[in-house]
Amino acid sequence: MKKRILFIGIGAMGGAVLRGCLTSGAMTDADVVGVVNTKIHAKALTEELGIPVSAELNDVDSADVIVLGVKPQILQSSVLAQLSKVKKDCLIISMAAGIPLGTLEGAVPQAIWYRIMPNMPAAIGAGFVAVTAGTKGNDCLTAWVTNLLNSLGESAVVSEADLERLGALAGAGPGYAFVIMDALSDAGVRIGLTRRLALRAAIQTLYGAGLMAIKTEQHPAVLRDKVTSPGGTTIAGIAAMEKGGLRSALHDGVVACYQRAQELGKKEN
Ligand SMILES: NC(=O)C1=CN([C@@H]2O[C@H](COP(=O)(O)OP(=O)(O)OC[C@H]3O[C@@H](n4cnc5c(N)ncnc54)[C@H](OP(=O)(O)O)[C@@H]3O)[C@@H](O)[C@H]2O)C=CC1
Ligand SMILES: O=C(O)[C@@H]1CCC=N1
Repeated sequence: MKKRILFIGIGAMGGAVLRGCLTSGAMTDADVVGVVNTKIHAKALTEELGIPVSAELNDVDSADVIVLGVKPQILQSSVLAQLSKVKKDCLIISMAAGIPLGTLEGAVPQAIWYRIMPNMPAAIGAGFVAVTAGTKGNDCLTAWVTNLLNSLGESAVVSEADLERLGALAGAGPGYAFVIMDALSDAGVRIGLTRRLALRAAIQTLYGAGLMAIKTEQHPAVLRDKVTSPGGTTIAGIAAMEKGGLRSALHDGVVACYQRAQELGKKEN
């Protein structure tokens, strides 16, 4: 019999995960259905994805697998309570930042819980997805979950503590990268480039640097050395950025993000 897979929350991240899974063919042997908050989005998703999407959460008891793509606050305040009727050993995969397996397993103990921490480039198959199993997870299910996620980019099976850490580095990381991209393009405009040219150059430069780090497998410090001529221009630029606290700002940002996820897991806020 076909597995019934229910996606609850199909926004920016849940939508990226669902689209990746649908286009990769990883769910061809399943009946996939979705639930979102608004009727208008449900209708648009039904038309776009060709699967039934509604704005009413019914029939959770018939799902074999549930993927949770709602915000942590919504998960805690309403969705978890509605999952009390899921069948025994239903596989539930949560992508919510900060909500620990202990809370999830406590709320719906009959389910088998997994947490994943994807990031936005999963939408184009270039994501980084951390996966961690709950107490009832097993190697077979972990392999099934990672296979499902393979179309989204690179995946890593990690401890729950590392999944939290990776949320602050890779989950939120595209946000940091987009700010850096935008700031570099602003700087280009400041020294006289057109916005269009500055933005194109900033985007392609960050893309090229990332691809180079992947393809050469060299440490970023080694690659940076190749750009910085002695007494040259790049080292003058890097020195000014370091004086402005570039590295310590990135450190503080990742730590603040990590701490915020821990706060979200403690209480409804
Ligand atoms: N965005 C990111 O880069 C990342 C996000 N995450 C995690 O992914 C989760 C989703 O985040 P994100 O995609 O950004 O959020 P979005 O706001 O983009 O999407 C949330 C989705 O939840 C739906 N929703 C809201 N309330 C309910 C409800 N009561 N029942 C069913 N569906 C509901 C919304 O419906 P509607 O579309 O109708 O509004 C929407 O589809 C979060 O837990 C976040 O921590 C993890 C890693 C990265
Ligand atoms: O900002 C957030 O809370 C989510 C989790 C990781 C990335 N976005």
